[in-house]
Amino acid sequence: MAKLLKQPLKLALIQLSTGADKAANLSRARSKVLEAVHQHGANLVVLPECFNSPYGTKYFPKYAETLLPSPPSKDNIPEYEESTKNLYNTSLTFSPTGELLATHRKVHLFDIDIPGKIRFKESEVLSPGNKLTLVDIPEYGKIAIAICYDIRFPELAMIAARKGAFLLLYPGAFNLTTGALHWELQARARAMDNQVYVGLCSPARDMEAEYNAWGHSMVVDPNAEVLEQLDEKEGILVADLKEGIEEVRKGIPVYSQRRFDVYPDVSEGKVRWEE
Ligand SMILES: O=C(O)CCC(=O)C(=O)O
Repeated sequence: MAKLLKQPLKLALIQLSTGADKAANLSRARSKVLEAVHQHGANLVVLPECFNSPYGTKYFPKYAETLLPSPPSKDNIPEYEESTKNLYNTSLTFSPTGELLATHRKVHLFDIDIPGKIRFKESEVLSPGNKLTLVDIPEYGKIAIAICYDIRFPELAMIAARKGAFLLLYPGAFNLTTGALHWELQARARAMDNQVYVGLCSPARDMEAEYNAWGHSMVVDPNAEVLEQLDEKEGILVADLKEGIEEVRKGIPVYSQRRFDVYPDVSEGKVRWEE
């Protein structure tokens, strides 16, 4: 059987310090992407959720970008769609030559209310996406993209993995409450359930900001072990993704032990994909 990850891949997650100055955010992101590629030899580079903007519903309309006809910036941003006047939380995937390969709009909006700790309601300003996103990178294989709160819905991960993804990537911005509780747990759980690599890319923590991101960008391997992890400060995480998925699946063969005669396969039936 063909390997899911066709050759070793150097993955860089940029835990960016962001602030109120959009142009400064973009130029800092640019210099970190160049550093990841030229100094660390990264083949695939990820920026955090909404990296061009402070994280907060009141900021998204002002910082949003309109994508068509030509995308003005890279990776995960608030997006404004002119025809519908909708705003989305959107992650863009580009080839090294700048070709737009995929657009993932966050499917599950971050609406939570933990009394005394944190209330956040993305749906006050954002609209949800309505499809899953799998990107085929011919040299390496398939990767799945979803955004932050999307990680809490294991169906997305499971469907993508069953469709052949070797890596699940989540630009994200957990906070000090749910980050401490669930950030690593979610990453390791998605990796364990699906025996794939998982990457979570956060902004750096800024205690002066209204929203304090958890940081701790991490890459988890198909055995659900943390391969690399940053602390809360700005930094570039570089992880070498090698073969190993097939070996893990051979050792713990849940992939061939599923009982679809007892319960349905969530990857079958009605699943909406990137067109
Ligand atoms: O799921 C969480 O706890 C945090 C999610 C989040 O911060 C987001 O979706 O932006």
